[in-house]
This record gives sequence, structure tokens and C-alpha cells, in this order.
Amino acid sequence: MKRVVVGLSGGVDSSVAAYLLKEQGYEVIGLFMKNWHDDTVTISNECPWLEDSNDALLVAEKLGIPFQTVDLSEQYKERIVDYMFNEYENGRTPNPDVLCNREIKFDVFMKIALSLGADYVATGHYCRKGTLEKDGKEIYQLLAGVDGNKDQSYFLCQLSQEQLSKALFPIGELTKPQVREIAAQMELVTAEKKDSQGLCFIGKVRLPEFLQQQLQPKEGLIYEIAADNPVYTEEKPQFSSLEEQLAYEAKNIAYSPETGKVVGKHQGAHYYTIGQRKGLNVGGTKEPLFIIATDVKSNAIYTGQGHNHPGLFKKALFVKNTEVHWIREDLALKPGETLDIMARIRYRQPLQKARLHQFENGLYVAFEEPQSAITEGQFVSWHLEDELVGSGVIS
Ligand SMILES: Nc1ncnc2c1ncn2[C@@H]1O[C@H](COP(=O)(O)OP(=O)(O)OP(=O)(O)O)[C@@H](O)[C@H]1O
Repeated sequence: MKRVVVGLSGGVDSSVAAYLLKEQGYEVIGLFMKNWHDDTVTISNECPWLEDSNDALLVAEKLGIPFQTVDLSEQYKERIVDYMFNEYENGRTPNPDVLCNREIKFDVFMKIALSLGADYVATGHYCRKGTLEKDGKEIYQLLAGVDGNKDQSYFLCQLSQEQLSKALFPIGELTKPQVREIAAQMELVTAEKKDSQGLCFIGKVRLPEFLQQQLQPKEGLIYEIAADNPVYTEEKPQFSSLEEQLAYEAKNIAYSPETGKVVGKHQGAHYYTIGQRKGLNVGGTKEPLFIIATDVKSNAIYTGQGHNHPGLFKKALFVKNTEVHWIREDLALKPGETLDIMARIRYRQPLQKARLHQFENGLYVAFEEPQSAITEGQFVSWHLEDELVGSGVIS
């Protein structure tokens, strides 16, 4: 009998995943991980992990499977929390959920599971695993969940073949309502529990509060850039190569205080991200202000009015070679090659038509339609039909 360790989060999805595996005849072990140091969460005077671990325990009892808790808060702090602070400090916007899957659930956690004699690690993610054979070799595929509303493959976009080979996603063929129905039929305590917003990080602690723990406030100015500013209408240079053109299209406009007018003050450019609308506390504009750029060096925030402001849009983005990741290693491009794909630059964004262009020093994603709020530090994933084949960090 194959042994599976299920990451039991105390939520409905992983509860049903555990139930389904048991039904399928696996020997199932439930494992809850504690990610948070108590002193990291007490900022909002909550202790969320205690309630969740208790629910996980109750589900394991109900299903009659062994259950354990592991404390991974040290590793989580080192690999996720510190990275978060560092990225924000440098003006980038990281995605802790993608990192948590690559570094914690399918690494540290997976190693513990394997040391318990497990053949597989299962989670309650809405995605599927496929296999195909190529040149006599077995290749693993990361496929979208059947429930288009809930597809969580984006969060797993950094997994390797090795990690996928040992992963199981038991609820990927189901929709959320079906999962809830199964939980209710089985009388699992998590059947009606609220969704955790799909964020292993921000769901527990509010981001601004969290960032203020380590990043000191530093007052700076908010500038507004008019939609008809000459930076948007300057004539395009003549390009001598496609690479030069893509570099131009992916480039951030270097705003300076002279380009705009002061409309307010902020408490630190490192707290903010491109595309953000809330938290600026600037009133009196005809349309709401959106952040179009932040500059942590000069501690300035640049904004524009309305979600159609030209400063929000770009047609291309760049990924450094060291940050290009192919789940389907067999499809990796060589310099000079291109591939037509569908891409997204954030969780739940509808897939966008784009072309990958691989060059010596990195990869460009060139979109058919200009994209709003392409944000440094976030992940872009690329897809062929319902398969997520690769991803990268936006530079
Ligand atoms: N603290 C944890 N301990 C063990 N596994 C976890 C934990 N948190 C998340 N996981 C695993 O990762 C999966 C995805 O986590 P996420 O936080 O996105 O929750 P979710 O989609 O709301 O799922 P759930 O309803 O199971 O909480 C979970 O289904 C679970 O298998």
C-alpha cells in the first residue's frame, strides 16, 4: 500500500483531499505545519494557527488517520519572511505563496514526509498532475484545476519535475461546491469553514502591519503624473533589432519629481506596489489615483488618475536567465527561439496571448495586448492550453 502524507491545513480543501486519498486506498497520514513564530503573529493579537491545527486534528480523528504537527517556523522565517522584507525594502513586490510552495510545502515539508516513509505528498490545491512519455522518459505536467474559478496552478508555478513527481492533488478534478458537499456528507468540521483567501501569508496577518514591524516609516512625497505627459508621447527610437525593441517595451519609465506635481505624502515607498489604489489617502482627484511607479532610493511614489492611465501599461516584460524556470524542461527555449503561449502575471488573471523570446541573457514575454501593472518581483507563468509549462520572476 502506498503511503501519502497530506498537508492538513485545517481548511476544507485539504480535509477532503485526505478523505479522497483514503477512499482510493492509500495509507494516509495528516501533517499540520506551524509556520508562524508566536511573536510574528501576535501583532494583531491573534493566534490563528492554534485553531487551524485543532480543526486539522479533528478531521484526522474523524477520518481515522494518524496526525502530527511540525514546527517549521524557523525555516519559514528564513526562507519566506526575511525574503519578503528584503524584497519590499528593495522596491519589489514578492509573492510569498509561490515561494511557500517551492521552499516549504514541497521542500522542507516534503523531506519530512519522505522521512516518514511516504511515497507522495498531497495538498488541497485546485490543480492536476499529468504524465507523458518522451524519449523513453516520464515527464510530469502541472495542469489547471477543473474548477476554472479556483485554479491554483499559478501558486505551484515554481515546482520542479522532482517535486511534481512526488506530489498528488486529489481535489483537482472537483469544483469547490463539490468539495464542500463531500465535506458536509462526511460531517467534517471544516465543511463550512471560510476560505483562507488562498494566501498562506497575508490571510493570517495584515500586510501593512506586518511590513511596519521591520521596515521603518520614512515620509516621502506622492506625485501625480498627467496622462498627457510628454513621457508617454515621445517618439519611439529606431530599433536595430527585435531584442532592442522588446527591451524598450519592457523598460520602466524613469519618472522624476519634475515630471509630476506633488499631491500628498506617504509613509515609505517600500510599503507600496504598482497598481495599488488603496492606502494613498489623497482626495480631491476626479478619478482615483493608482500607483504607476515607486522609487525606494529617492523615496517617491508616482501616481496617475484612473485605471486606464498610460503609465500603468506595458507590452512586454523581462525575466533574467537565472530566474527563468521551466516545469517542462523538455520545452526550454534556446537563444534565438520563440514560443507562442498564454501567460498571466498574477493569480486569477485571465490568460493573455503572448510570445516568448529567448535571448542570450534572458527571456522576454511580449503580450498581444498591453498589460496593466506589471510588477517587479511578481511571477509570470506561461501555459500551453491547460498546462502550466514555465514561470519566471519579473525583472
Ligand atoms: N499549515 C499547513 N499545514 C499543512 N498543510 C498546509 C498548511 N497550509 C496549507 N497547507 C496545504 O497547502 C494547500 C493550499 O493551501 P492554501 O493556504 O492555499 O489553502 P486553501 O486553498 O484554502 O486550502 P485549505 O482549504 O485546505 O486550507 C492546503 O490545501 C494544504 O494541503
